[in-house]
Amino acid sequence: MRTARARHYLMCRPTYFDVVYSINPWMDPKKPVDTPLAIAQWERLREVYLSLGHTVDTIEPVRGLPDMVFAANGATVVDGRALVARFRDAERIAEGPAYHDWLRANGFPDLRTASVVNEGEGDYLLVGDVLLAGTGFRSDPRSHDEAQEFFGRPVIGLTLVDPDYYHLDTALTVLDEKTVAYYPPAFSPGSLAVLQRLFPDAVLASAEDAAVFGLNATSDGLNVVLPRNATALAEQLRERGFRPVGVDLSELLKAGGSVKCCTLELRPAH
Ligand SMILES: CN(C)C(=N)NCCC[C@H](N)C(=O)O
Repeated sequence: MRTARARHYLMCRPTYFDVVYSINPWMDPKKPVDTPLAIAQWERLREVYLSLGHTVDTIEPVRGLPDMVFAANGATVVDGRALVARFRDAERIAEGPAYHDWLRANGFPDLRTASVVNEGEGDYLLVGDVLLAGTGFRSDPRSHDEAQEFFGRPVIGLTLVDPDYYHLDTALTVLDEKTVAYYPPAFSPGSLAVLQRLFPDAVLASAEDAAVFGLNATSDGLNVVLPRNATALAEQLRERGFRPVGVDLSELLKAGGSVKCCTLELRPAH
């Protein structure tokens, strides 16, 4: 029997969302972006969270930071402590201080900005007591040691090898304290062996579902909010007793992000 646990999320309205530079293979500044549609799709995601009983805080978007909607990248927050992001790309660097200030002003005084590139929950995913940590494209592998020292939790490094899946949360999603879903070809052979050893019962996503960012999902232990085009993945989840909730974030996918990217989990101190 699966049970849902209410979550506390931080989101950023895509008021200034656009694709005006390219820092991942999904971003093509020549393709038009419909910002009002992006806002409507994001509002729907927020409503879905509220209807599932989650708390959603919002951070004020900043003009000139079109990727700020991807709140998951702003920090990693575990046990009420926040390790704030240090972005790889100049275009996103100013987001770090914005998330830092919001967290400090909103009940997370125990915080630090990462000293090397660390793109927050884009590359750091908590499963049970352990943090899975991606590297290969964005977060520096040295950030894994820093996170382990800061959080006092085991950090397991995983290397990503396909530029389309440049953050860990594009290739792996946490479904509950012990269960993950992932796309095997996104990982180096050694990292794949680690995942197989740790999660022998994992849900394995198809290339088609990975390509619509099906793994860029959030779960409360029962309800899994994911891109609605990931239909086969949704079926696999249903068979395992989860409740998939499909949403359409097609405009945000033009920047290489979807459900999880828009959602930073704020985990309280216990
Ligand atoms: C997985 N998460 C949080 C993300 N994948 N975030 C989306 C970041 C998109 C942005 N254009 C970038 O390339 O940084």
